[in-house]
Amino acid sequence: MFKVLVSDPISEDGIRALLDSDQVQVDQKTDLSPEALKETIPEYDGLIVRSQTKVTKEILECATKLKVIGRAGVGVDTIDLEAATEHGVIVVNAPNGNTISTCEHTFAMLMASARNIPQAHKTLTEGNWDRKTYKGVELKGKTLGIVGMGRIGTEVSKRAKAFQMNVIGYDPFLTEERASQIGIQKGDLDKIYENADFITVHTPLIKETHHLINKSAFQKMKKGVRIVNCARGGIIDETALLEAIDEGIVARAALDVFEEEPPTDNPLVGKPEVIVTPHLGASTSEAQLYVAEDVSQEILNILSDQPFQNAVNMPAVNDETRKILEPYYLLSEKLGEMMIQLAKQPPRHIKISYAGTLTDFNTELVTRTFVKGLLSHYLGEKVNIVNATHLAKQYGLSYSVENTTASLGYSGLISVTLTTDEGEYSAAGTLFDGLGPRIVHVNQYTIDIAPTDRLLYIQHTDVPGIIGHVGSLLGKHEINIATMQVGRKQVGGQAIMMLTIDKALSEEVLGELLQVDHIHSAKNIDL
Ligand SMILES: NC(=O)c1ccc[n+]([C@@H]2O[C@H](COP(=O)([O-])OP(=O)(O)OC[C@H]3O[C@@H](n4cnc5c(N)ncnc54)[C@H](O)[C@@H]3O)[C@@H](O)[C@H]2O)c1
Ligand SMILES: O=C(O)CC[C@@H](O)C(=O)O
Repeated sequence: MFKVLVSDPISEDGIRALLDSDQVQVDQKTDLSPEALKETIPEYDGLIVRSQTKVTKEILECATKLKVIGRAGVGVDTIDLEAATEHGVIVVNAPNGNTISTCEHTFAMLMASARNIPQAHKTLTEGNWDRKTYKGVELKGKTLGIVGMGRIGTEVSKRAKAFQMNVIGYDPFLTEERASQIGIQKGDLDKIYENADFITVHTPLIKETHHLINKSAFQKMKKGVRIVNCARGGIIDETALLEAIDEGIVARAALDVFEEEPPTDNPLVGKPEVIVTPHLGASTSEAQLYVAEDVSQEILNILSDQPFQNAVNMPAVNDETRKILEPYYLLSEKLGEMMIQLAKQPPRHIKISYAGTLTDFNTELVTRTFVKGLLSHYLGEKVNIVNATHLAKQYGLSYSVENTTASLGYSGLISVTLTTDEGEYSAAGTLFDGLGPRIVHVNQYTIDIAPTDRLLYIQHTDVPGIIGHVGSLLGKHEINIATMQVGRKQVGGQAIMMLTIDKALSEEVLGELLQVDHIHSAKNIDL
């Protein structure tokens, strides 16, 4: 039975799939302090949060069983992603469920700022009938600048079109073609600042977007511009915004999000030109139902080892690709385990080449599985496909991946080279129809062996009688040989022998093997 903790208020209907599952016990504890969360988190396999719970490094360090964090929303800036990845915890979000609600909230803020609705409401409820102060502006014919043309930005642009606004969108991924499909102009920040009567931001808060709208940006804007932020506090520099209002550059600002939430002593809150809401963009019954449904389903999928879509620290693989690649996961993991045991020095670099049909797919999970196999031989269970490449980096182990045409006649081939300080080790594997994974090259010798539990790897000189010596020595020690493969590059030259055996050789038996003339090395390989 898996245990899932819901630590923020989440729609109960939305988590119905989890509540009804007989594989999962759900605990809803929405008032835990960080200390209490640290104490309770070790019990849980899954955690569902909105933006209230801060999933910090310290909490993740205590989360010894945790496999997945579900963010019922888009922004994952409240989760220490690096620490989650390091601890092998998959983080999934619900990127689509609150798009429309946030877009509609943005539009409500835009219209409220055009017509001074909250200010007018306030004065009237205070007993004043003031029609002069609150004269507004029309949206029709005005220019709206949208910074960030992702899901929400795009929906906002559609609604702005319906209001007959001119829209200029800026996004590093916005092409001319897409802009013209949506019916907007593609611009850059300067074009927006120069032309926009309204500006709305819809980017994530990342290093590049922190204080994107700053003092110098405000200096370039049209006097009387109205600005909306329903994305993240910190995209707009609040100090610069305050100055820009005081200087008469910004006529109105509408903010749903703040650099510090809840805002304390924030001079923007209460300023007559500023409309504020307490991070309500996604707060509708519909959005909360959708995001809770989406993360619940993802958590169920992850806990039951089914495909999932919205991991932010893992690549998504569709069902069809997964079916094709799944057998290669086993092969690549075994290749990784084998190669780390073949290497005599610590690896510095891994080069993975994919050939044949594998080049048609996103093989990132195959790569991660290889790295997992390689690291887990020494690091054990703490390595998984979420943290494998991250851990590799921590150990100074770099990797590169390429697609090649050198499939050597196999339908799909994975070739790997490990570079160490004293030389390279290579191996390649493929899938044989009906036979499953096969290792077909080791250190440039051609062989054909299934990567089963226990292998014996011998390097020797190609002379008559070696196979017999090995066979009788293992027989003497009652070690059964299931299969044996010999690979050589030329007659009488260096050769390798790979055996599938039923039990590992003891140090003594390995020592005896090394006494045999022309045998240079012998090694148990545990897979
Ligand atoms: N107020 C709320 O309650 C609420 C609700 C949902 C989402 N959000 C926030 O809204 C924002 C947008 O969400 P979304 O679902 O549209 O995300 P999205 O990922 O679909 O879109 C974000 C877009 O920003 C673009 N971008 C990144 N850096 C940029 C830059 N420097 N300049 C211009 N564009 C840049 C990206 O290319 C992307 O297209 C996020 O910050 C999200 O957390 C807030
Ligand atoms: O949980 C919320 O209400 C906020 C969600 C929103 O900020 C998001 O990024 O999805």
